[in-house]
Amino acid sequence: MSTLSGDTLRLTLFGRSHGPSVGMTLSGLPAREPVSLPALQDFLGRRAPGRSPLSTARREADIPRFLSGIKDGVTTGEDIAAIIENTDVKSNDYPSLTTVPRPGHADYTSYVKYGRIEPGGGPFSGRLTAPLCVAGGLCLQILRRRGITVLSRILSIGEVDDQGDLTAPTCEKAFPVVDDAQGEAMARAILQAKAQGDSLGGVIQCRVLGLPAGLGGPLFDGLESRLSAALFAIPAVKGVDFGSGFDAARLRGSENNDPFALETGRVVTTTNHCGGILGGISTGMPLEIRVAVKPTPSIALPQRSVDLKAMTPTTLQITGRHDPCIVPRAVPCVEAAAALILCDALLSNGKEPHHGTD
Ligand SMILES: Cc1cc2nc3c(=O)[nH]c(=O)nc-3n(C[C@H](O)[C@H](O)[C@H](O)COP(=O)(O)O)c2cc1C
Ligand SMILES: C=C(O[C@@H]1CC(C(=O)O)=C[C@@H](OP(=O)(O)O)[C@H]1O)C(=O)O
Repeated sequence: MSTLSGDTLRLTLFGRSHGPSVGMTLSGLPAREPVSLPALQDFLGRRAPGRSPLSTARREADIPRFLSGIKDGVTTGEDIAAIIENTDVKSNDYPSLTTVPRPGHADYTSYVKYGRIEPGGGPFSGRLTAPLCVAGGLCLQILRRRGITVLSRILSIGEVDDQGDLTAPTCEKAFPVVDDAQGEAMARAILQAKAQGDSLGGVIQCRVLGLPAGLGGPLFDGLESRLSAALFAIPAVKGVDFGSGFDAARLRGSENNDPFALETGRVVTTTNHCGGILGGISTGMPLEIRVAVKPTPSIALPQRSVDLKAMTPTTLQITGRHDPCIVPRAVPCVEAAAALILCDALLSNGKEPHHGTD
């Protein structure tokens, strides 16, 4: 089990990839919030495995069964609990992996810490993002009703970049990019890497519109701190930045500072290098997040490893059903993680401990 505690919301994820189920409990959502289960199911379908040749062939329905917290289409104010069954498990795909860790996966650290390597990655699996998306999907609906929109797209895969600005949702597209021609080039690159027994990584852009100024707090309570913690919980995420992020390190203050201006009586900034966050608190400008996802560790090419029991070097040949690129299915996971933190910040606004001068 793994728990994320916000100021108002508390999310626990549980289960393992090759166990009977994965699931979540989410506490802190107010009562009487309408929930559209069809919209939630559409959202979960964007992450679900087995829907495209660009994904793992493991096919799961990913239909959550709610045990509590939602009744007659609204939240009850109680803890929300949901379970998703695992129905397409093939643990025989992992015969030699109980003592030989896959390079790049959590097998080695699982063995060091817990003394075992579980088939399918156990609790480390990307499968745990299914219940994350249940919680985040509910939060997205709450945010949307309050005028807050979370947009996202694949910014790059391997060496292929998307083109154009992210101004409209891409979630209706099978491949969530702005420029479909670039999307086709990305899909070709993924299939080529797969044919070579290899995998690709990439970058996801997430932009949040309509967020009021004043959410978050300093230091550990900052939106950057909280968002990063949730985003890094997505397996295979290796980088998160905000606004100009790492690129800001190459700019001068005069280039990186966002000048303030007035627009119909509202304070705005004329640029947004800070990504909509100053001092951990939202400025009211769009939130700009980029998330780097590493190439899938489980690849078909032979790799060097070590038999941890015999303590002998060995060569590993991984079989099984793996995503040749995690990025397309990680896009809704990024939206879910962001929505969870922003929903917590919104529901907690004004309720947090006072951070002013003593
Ligand atoms: C949606 C999703 C799908 C994933 N699919 C695979 C996969 O098919 N094969 C694999 O080896 N890793 C996959 N991963 C990544 C591993 O779970 C991850 O690399 C591993 O748990 C180690 O964690 P780390 O990369 O964060 O260190 C996936 C991750 C996500 C979020
Ligand atoms: C099942 C999902 O993705 C899995 C994530 C995963 C991993 O190592 O993270 C490895 C694969 O597991 P298996 O070998 O059991 O097919 C993916 O299919 C899912 O996302 O729902």
